[in-house]
Amino acid sequence: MTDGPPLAEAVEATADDIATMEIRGAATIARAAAEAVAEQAAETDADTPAAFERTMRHAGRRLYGTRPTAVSLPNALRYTLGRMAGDDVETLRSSLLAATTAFTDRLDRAQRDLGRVGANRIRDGDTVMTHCHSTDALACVEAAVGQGKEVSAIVKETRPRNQGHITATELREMGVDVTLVVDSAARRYLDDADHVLVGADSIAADGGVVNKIGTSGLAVNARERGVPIMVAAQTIKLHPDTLTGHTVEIEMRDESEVIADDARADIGDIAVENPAFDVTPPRYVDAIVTESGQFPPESIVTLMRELFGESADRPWEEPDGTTGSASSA
Ligand SMILES: O=P(O)(O)OC[C@H]1O[C@H](OP(=O)(O)O)[C@H](O)[C@@H]1O
Repeated sequence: MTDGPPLAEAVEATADDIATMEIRGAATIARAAAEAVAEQAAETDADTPAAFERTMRHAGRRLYGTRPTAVSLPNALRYTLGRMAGDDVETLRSSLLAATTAFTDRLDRAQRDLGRVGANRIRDGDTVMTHCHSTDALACVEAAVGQGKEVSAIVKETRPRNQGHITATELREMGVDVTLVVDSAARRYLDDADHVLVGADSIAADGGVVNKIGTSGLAVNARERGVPIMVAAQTIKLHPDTLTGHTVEIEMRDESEVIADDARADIGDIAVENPAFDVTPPRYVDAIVTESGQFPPESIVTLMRELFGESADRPWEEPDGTTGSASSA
């Protein structure tokens, strides 16, 4: 929980859904956060500009605190709350509503453009190996299929939450031939793959790719087998804090996602760890595909600087550094 004025039901519900992964996937999380910001802006009955801004920042902190790894969430808050401007409540409100609409339009456009860029890497008859479920990665396949190319997929199930099942379903809906494999079968099937195609939750300034746990092992194996690794990531996945040397926090999720409580009790006293993401070093990545073109990972820092400057603002924080609680307001 965060300190500050009461929040719209939509913000609380969206924050809970992101934390429990009812809403998941970096781009989908960003869209949901922007829509929640819009709901808060529409509903807040603050009667002074200062009270309105405080409520909006509080909503931003509530959303920001849900999951730590996907930078699309803070970047959505940067884009929307960063454009809150005006001297009265109605102007502040309309600035936010315009910003949230612009942001969600931009998300749609970015994914479509990225898909077209990524599709150029896929040839007729190619097979892609996927990990987890990424709407950015699937946009590339969808665009390739739309160009009349025949594409097949080897889909890793992606323990512990089996998000590969979502990927398999969506690829089938596109008419792609799908073979589902357990994660540990990936190396065996790499010989049948022309690309490893994954998404990203965050991209670091050095080109390191933060994505679902298991991506880095897959990338190392793919390099060893000579299969190129393509990362589909809209520019909202670029992590501006890494420009100043900060590392990306890796989310540790509940141990019960790995093993059910009763099965664990049967085994006895064991430790269980459940990191949700890992970092693939840039040397294992062949291309990062964005809506602005494809980049070798080492050059992504140039794009990051163009978009964010040398450091990133945090418009959900109180300008005076307080927590935003009533006593400190
Ligand atoms: O933005 P899009 O491409 O949809 O997804 C990007 C990434 O978000 C997901 O994380 P989670 O399932 O929320 O933990 C996966 O790691 C996926 O590769």
